[in-house]
Amino acid sequence: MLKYEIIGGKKLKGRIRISGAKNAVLPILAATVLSKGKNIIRDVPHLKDVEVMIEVLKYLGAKVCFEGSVLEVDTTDITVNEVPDHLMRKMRATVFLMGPLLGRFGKVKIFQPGGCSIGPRPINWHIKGLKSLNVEFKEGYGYISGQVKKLKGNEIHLDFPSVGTTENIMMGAVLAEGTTWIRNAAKEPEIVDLQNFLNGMGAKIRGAGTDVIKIEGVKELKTTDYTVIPDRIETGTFMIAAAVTGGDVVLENTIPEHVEPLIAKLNEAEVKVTCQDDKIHIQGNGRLKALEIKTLPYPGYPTDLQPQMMTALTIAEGTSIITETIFENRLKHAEELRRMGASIWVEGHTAIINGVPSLTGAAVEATDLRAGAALVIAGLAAEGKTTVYGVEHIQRGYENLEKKITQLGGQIHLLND
Ligand SMILES: CC(=O)N[C@H]1[C@@H](OP(=O)(O)OP(=O)(O)OC[C@H]2O[C@@H](n3ccc(=O)[nH]c3=O)[C@H](O)[C@@H]2O)O[C@H](CO)[C@@H](O)[C@@H]1O
Ligand SMILES: C=C(OP(=O)(O)O)C(=O)O
Repeated sequence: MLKYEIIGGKKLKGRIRISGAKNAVLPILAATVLSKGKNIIRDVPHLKDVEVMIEVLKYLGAKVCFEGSVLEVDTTDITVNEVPDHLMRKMRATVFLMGPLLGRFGKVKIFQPGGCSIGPRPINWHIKGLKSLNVEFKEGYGYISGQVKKLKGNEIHLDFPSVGTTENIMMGAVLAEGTTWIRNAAKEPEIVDLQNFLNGMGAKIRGAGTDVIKIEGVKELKTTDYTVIPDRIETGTFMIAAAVTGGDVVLENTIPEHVEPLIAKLNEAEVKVTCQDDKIHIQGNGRLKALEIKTLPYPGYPTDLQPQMMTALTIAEGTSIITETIFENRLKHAEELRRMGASIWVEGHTAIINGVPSLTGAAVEATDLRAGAALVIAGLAAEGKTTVYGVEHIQRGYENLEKKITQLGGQIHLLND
């Protein structure tokens, strides 16, 4: 079992480069299935989730070559339109294969996707959206299969601006007959990235980044060469780590606009954040001030930066309130932070955090990816030694986390028990 051992108390200082975005590259890799030929994707992070997506693409028949951060996906010989249970279970993002496989074959068979334990996460809206494009679905013995003679464009109004649903419908609609409108669409930057990638393949999509997306179906897609956006959640994680350790850190390869909701909160907590071009400079300045935070769809405060911010608020001055509105069960890290001396009271979807002067090192367990990041930050800020178990979760979404922290002067070691 992998674990991190962290000796806290060091101020993070220096510069690091932020990697490509996990949540952008996963749907983009799934979307390569829509073309026949060799796609080149650049700035792809080495992550467990990317490995799983590569495994799925190979299973379908694609040839994949991953060198440095350049991933070549040759989709010419894809013949399989089914993702088996053992692969589906490995992560939530396997659900992104639905739209592309329907687009390519008019047929798909999948099982329930896996993912972090942050709530039930059904896929009913994905299915409802694809049904609107003329797909007929059948369920049995754990599988879901979809079939369509010809995908047809439609007007779709989402019940909620779900990120994955918006992306699956976009990927299902690009090769449909006629025009599809997605209203109440998710507006996350990763949706814009998917639009840009698909348009690079010859799709006709407009409006991503707003709540109305228009997709004019085209007959076929060609291959493309594309660089994914920087990871805004990795960016935010390091911003918070720098702030709570009283550090002085410059993050390179960022898009500051994508982390504006976090910058606003850090400014409110009296942390100095300066942005120039693709760089963000964070200067910690003693204890943060208490905050009220509610997670919301973009451009609201992101749920994927909620656990990390909870860590910061455990040692802020005053009482903070965090309300999680996106996932049913994403406050589990509170229990682990309490083991380190935090004072947190959880009631339903709300956590009330009474800031304490400092945390103390302890053995804690990451229950999911971002909870893991929150515990690593806690370890960096705490007095003494912290052991974080469940590193496998963290490796789903952070490339070279321990190397980047070490580069900033933090003391962290990855050990195998
Ligand atoms: C790979 C990826 O991009 N993951 C991100 C994506 O996840 P994901 O695409 O799964 O997130 P959604 O926006 O779809 O989910 C939001 C909420 O809708 C619910 N829901 C979703 C679909 C559905 O069919 N039925 C349903 O009830 C979910 O259970 C959740 O409570 O957006 C989330 C919200 O910003 C992020 O936390 C994830 O990091
Ligand atoms: C919840 C997350 O990812 P996924 O949707 O892939 O589980 C995340 O990135 O924090």
